[in-house]
Amino acid sequence: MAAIVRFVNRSSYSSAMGQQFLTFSSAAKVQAAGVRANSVLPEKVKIVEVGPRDGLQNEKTLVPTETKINLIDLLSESGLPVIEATSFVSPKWVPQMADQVEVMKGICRKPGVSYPVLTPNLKGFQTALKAGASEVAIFGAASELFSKKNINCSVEESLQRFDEVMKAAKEAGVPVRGYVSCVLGCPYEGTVSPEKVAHVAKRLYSMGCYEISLGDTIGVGTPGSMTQMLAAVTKEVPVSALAVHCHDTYGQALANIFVALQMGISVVDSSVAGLGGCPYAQGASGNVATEDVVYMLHGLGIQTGVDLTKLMTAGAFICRSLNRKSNSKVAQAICKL
Ligand SMILES: CC(C)(COP(=O)([O-])OP(=O)([O-])OC[C@H]1O[C@@H](n2cnc3c(N)ncnc32)[C@H](O)[C@@H]1OP(=O)([O-])[O-])[C@@H](O)C(=O)NCCC(=O)NCCSC(=O)C[C@@](C)(O)CC(=O)[O-]
Repeated sequence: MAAIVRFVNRSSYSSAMGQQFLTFSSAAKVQAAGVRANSVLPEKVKIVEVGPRDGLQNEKTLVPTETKINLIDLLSESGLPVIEATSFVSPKWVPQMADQVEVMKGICRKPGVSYPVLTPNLKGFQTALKAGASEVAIFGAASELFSKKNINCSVEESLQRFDEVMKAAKEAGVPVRGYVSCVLGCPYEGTVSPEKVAHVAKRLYSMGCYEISLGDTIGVGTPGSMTQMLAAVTKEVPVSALAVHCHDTYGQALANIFVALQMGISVVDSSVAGLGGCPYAQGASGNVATEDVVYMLHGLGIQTGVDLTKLMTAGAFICRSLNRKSNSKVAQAICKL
């Protein structure tokens, strides 16, 4: 801690903000290199940026398509390997995502970066394919009531719908990611059993999803409940095929991600500037901020391939466009330096 304070003080003498940040970040890296060597933490983590989709879907005012495209293009420059671009859902249900085709057509796709989109059913999948999507995600839930509110069907019915998407995707050679929502609690049902999460995750994995993202949709989880839930899910799905998707409503997201890393997870979803929320989960705050996740991972000596300064440029852009302060503690702290 003393070393960190020393670096902060030293950085305040430097005039260029970028230079200050670099000094600070390499210090954190040096300090942390030994931490990973002594633990079971992964060497590399894949970050799945969900800001343009999960981050913006809940915005009350329609965000101009051009802003969404600019955001994705800026994120593409930061070294993120996956940027969830939009969702092919019904515009009656989520009006903010109604410009999905224009977004997919407008973005500059950087080689090596994947731009998955959400597809709740075959109709969404077919439109996504026509719009040039080369990866999609289906999204189920471990809670019956949330499933009904979010996609208007039971969990079992949703799995049948997803099966149709999986078949079409297989035919088209499109990889599919699977989400399970409400893995640590539901806004309508309360407690969700780890066994129910494990059951839905296993079904999605058996259908052919290459990765299952476990969503703490309302951010109620703690390191304790995350550990219990992952213990159940990893009995059914290989840990290498799991990701965590944490919202930060109760300020537990980084702690929850840390225990997930200790349990072998090496894929983390997050949203630039901590934007986000689910339109069918009242009160859920934003996703954990990508800047904060990257800072923590780099501090642990874990590689992400992400350039934090470029990521913060994208965060600053979207916060300016939405006329709001970043939810990222790291962005707030660095801007004050
Ligand atoms: C699934 C449906 C469509 C069922 O909704 P429904 O009303 O049961 O569907 P339907 O088949 O009866 O169709 C109703 C109308 O929607 C149209 N429609 C039907 N499908 C589509 C489509 N794909 N694209 C465009 N239009 C579509 C369809 O053509 C019809 O149009 P109409 O004849 O009335 O003019 C609806 O409930 C829906 O779109 N839900 C999406 C809700 C959503 O996007 N929620 C947020 C994403 S999930 C999330 O954020 C959680 C996550 C993933 O981040 C992880 C976590 O944090 O937990």
